[in-house]
Amino acid sequence: ERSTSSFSYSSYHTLEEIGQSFENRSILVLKFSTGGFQRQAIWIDTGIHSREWITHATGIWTADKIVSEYGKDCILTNILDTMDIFLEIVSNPDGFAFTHSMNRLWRKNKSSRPGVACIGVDLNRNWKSGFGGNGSNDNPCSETYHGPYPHSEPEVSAIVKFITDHRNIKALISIHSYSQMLMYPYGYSLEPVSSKEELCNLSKSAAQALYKVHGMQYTYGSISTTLYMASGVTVDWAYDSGIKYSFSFELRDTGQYGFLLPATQIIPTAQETWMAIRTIMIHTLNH
Ligand SMILES: NS(=O)(=O)N[C@@H](Cc1ccccc1)C(=O)O
Ligand SMILES: [Zn+2]
Repeated sequence: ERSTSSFSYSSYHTLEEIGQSFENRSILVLKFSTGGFQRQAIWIDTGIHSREWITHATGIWTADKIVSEYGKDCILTNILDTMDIFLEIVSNPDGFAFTHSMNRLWRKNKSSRPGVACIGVDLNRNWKSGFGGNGSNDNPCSETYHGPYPHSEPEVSAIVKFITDHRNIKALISIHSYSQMLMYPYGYSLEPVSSKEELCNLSKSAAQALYKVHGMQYTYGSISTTLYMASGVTVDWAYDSGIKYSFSFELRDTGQYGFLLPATQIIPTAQETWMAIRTIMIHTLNH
């Protein structure tokens, strides 16, 4: 059912087009800003893997939460009075359309190349850091196919261009499902990042804030030690590009429904995720 909750207009939010997908769908980003110019900002993306529908739904709920809490929640108000928030909800529009039309479990984008039998690149393996390493696959028919070269995919190069040109992104949160985890770099290496202590403590307090809402347990830690090796991932590129506060979520559940999470869990999932996102944002504001 559609929510008719009206956006409150206490903060400005605009829509920016940052490019087109392989099949020429617009790539859109919401900008939440109370003014200023090129303010330090937080980047959030959902839907990079098209079948992970809970992430798009969480993104939409989060957009409404940001505008309705401004002026009410003093922490969010402090954040938006100093920083901007960018939110890209449908980060893989071609794949998302395909999950509605043909294949509910499609993961990759829909790019195709002459002489290549299979379609799609895994948009969470196409980034420059660790590109082509363990935990990605050079077979175009693989679900973790990394693509022909780093940032070969328009959906990835659009984000790279936006973040690089902005020059003042301080945190990046890339949201996936499922497994109930909050992770930081690296995926491409077992080596700890330089800011390991800080990122570990921050992910711990974010997971605790999430737990307090509905009692959901999230594990936290670096990608490679908590989940598996994964090379060419969004947050590794962000961290190596200087965005210290780079995190990836794996939202509900732990496998009972998986990617087919019932819609009844959208709002509870979004509510708990918000408290973790808010924890990361206030830490970013204060450091
Ligand atoms: N969402 S998922 O089921 O595809 N799992 C993710 C796990 C993941 C998430 C963020 C960075 C590295 C790895 C994946 O890309 O394999
Ligand atoms: Zn994913």
